[in-house]
Amino acid sequence: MMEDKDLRWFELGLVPESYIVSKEYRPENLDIPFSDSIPVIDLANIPLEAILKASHDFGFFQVMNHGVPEKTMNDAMNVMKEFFDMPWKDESGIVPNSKNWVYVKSSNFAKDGVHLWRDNLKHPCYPLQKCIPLWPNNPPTYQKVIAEYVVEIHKLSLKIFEMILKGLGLDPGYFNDTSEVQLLAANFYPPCPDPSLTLGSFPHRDPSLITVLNQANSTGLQVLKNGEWINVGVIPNALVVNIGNQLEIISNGRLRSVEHRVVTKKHEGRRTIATHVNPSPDCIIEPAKALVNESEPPRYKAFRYRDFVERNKAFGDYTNALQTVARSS
Ligand SMILES: O=C(O)CCC(=O)C(=O)O
Ligand SMILES: [Fe+2]
Repeated sequence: MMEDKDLRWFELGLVPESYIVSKEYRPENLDIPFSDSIPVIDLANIPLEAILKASHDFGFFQVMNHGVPEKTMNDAMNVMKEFFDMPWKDESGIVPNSKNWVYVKSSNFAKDGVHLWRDNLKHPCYPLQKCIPLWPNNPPTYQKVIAEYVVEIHKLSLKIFEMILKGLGLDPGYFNDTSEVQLLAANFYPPCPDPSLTLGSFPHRDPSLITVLNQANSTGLQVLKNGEWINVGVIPNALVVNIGNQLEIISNGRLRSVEHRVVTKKHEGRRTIATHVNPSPDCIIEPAKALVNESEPPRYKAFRYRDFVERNKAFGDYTNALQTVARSS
């Protein structure tokens, strides 16, 4: 038995009051069946139609035969586990941003007075070579392992974009140079004594083109479908893909950016790596010209992605710090 002083913030045996989310956000029903989950798509079949349909109906799908080696996925997850399990001496919990990464330990960060049931690490990934040396260097293999992971995820995202562009009838070069993996967000959601009171992540839509999520065979992610939360099931070695706001706009609403949240579980933790594939900061985002006409007028106004990010604090409370590298490129 560990002594009290060694207990981590989630090991207190009860939910501290500051972690109890307001009633409107509390997960009411944690026994939702897994049967009606998001579509699972085999990328080996060049499934243009299936991707478009899932992106429209759910905004989410899982991909198999995605080309990201299993070892790369597992290595990345293992190095993240080591990172999150390190004892942190810095009791502020929020590591200064001089290195362009932001580590937010749940116990030290409350948004509007409420703590989420998770520890979170975020850093920019673009331009990759410039970013790598600024990432955490403990565990010592972090930079190498995560760089390999980001390169593979980028390849996958290009594959998915190619299919989406073909499916929508857009120029295959539409995303040339404007669709990098720009932000990585890793999470550790520990087991929680009372999941009905807490959340791992508030309901939100992603400010990306697409997000690729490695959920390491754990559950907890829920997607809003027809006003009800549905669970995202576990498919071994699959990756979860979701459509972000920016792609919804480019597609003039044909693909949808859908609300999702993370619920906690009593006996299991959840570890995830989300890679947000975002437009370049100077990119102008607007409905693709080829998709608008008199009968389908543009449903969104044009804007510069950088302005969107700044205005909406799209990368969370540390958006400015996280943007610095990309900005100085
Ligand atoms: O960790 C998860 O399961 C979800 C993460 C997520 O929604 C995000 O990073 O935008
Ligand atoms: Fe998200």
